[in-house]
Amino acid sequence: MACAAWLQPISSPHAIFPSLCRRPIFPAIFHRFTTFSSAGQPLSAANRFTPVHAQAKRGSSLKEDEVASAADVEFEAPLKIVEYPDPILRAKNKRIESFDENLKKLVEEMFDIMYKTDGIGLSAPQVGINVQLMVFNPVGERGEGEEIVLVNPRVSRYSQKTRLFEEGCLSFPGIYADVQRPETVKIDARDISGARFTVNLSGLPARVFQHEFDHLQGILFFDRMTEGVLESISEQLQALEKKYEDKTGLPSPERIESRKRMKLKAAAGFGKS
Ligand SMILES: CSCC[C@H](NC=O)C(=O)N[C@@H](C)C(=O)N[C@@H](CO)C(=O)O
Ligand SMILES: [Fe+2]
Repeated sequence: MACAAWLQPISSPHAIFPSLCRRPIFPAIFHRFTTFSSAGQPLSAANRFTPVHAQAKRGSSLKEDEVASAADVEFEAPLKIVEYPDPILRAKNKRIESFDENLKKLVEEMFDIMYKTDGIGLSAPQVGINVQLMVFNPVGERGEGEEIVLVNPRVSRYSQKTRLFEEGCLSFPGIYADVQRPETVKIDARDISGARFTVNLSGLPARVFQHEFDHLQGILFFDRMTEGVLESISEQLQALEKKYEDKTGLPSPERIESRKRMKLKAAAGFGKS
């Protein structure tokens, strides 16, 4: 078997390993775990750590995602990183059903730009392609660690135990701040060839996965920060909003300042009709 033990899918055809695990080196930071919490971990309205199956059980309207057309997956190399507050980062990401050469090329290009920009993970919307695709390598160096590709991922279980970790995001250059997330996740996804698999992640791989999975839901890391942490990066966020306005000539589609005011109003009991 060519793949490191920590990433061995729980249920998967043996044949998918080469495409799931592109560079088989055993990294000590990863380990496989076998016990999970069955509960989701809702931290606040914005912090939805609820597995898809649990949402369905509660009777929420769980719609099938729209399928991406060939045009939706078209790209031009070299890829560029889309920065906050570009609305592409909040747009809906379509499900991939074509596991073709174009997809493989897109994955190659995503790894390229991820390494060039000192990333450890990257989601397709961050390069302007609104589809459910992410790549990551928690080691962050070409030729080291594991290159992971996940298509149409779903989370079936989050651990109740959470951890605080200082995250950065390629779409927010130079901004780092603490984000609380579950320590472990169980994931169902497809590999680059379209084969389904299930995998458990913990530690840094679970962190990177959840960061990228959020991107696929249009959730950005600051959505999950506490008020205090958000305040500490608010000037940097406003600088990005101004950069966007200067570059595009358009008003920023979102503003951290008005969001803060809305939260203050809500806390004071206003803003309810
Ligand atoms: C901890 S999850 C971060 C994932 C993120 N992916 C996309 O936005 C990412 O790669 N962020 C980088 C800024 C990052 O974390 N880089 C590493 C390695 O340089 C770092 O420690 O800054
Ligand atoms: Fe990010």
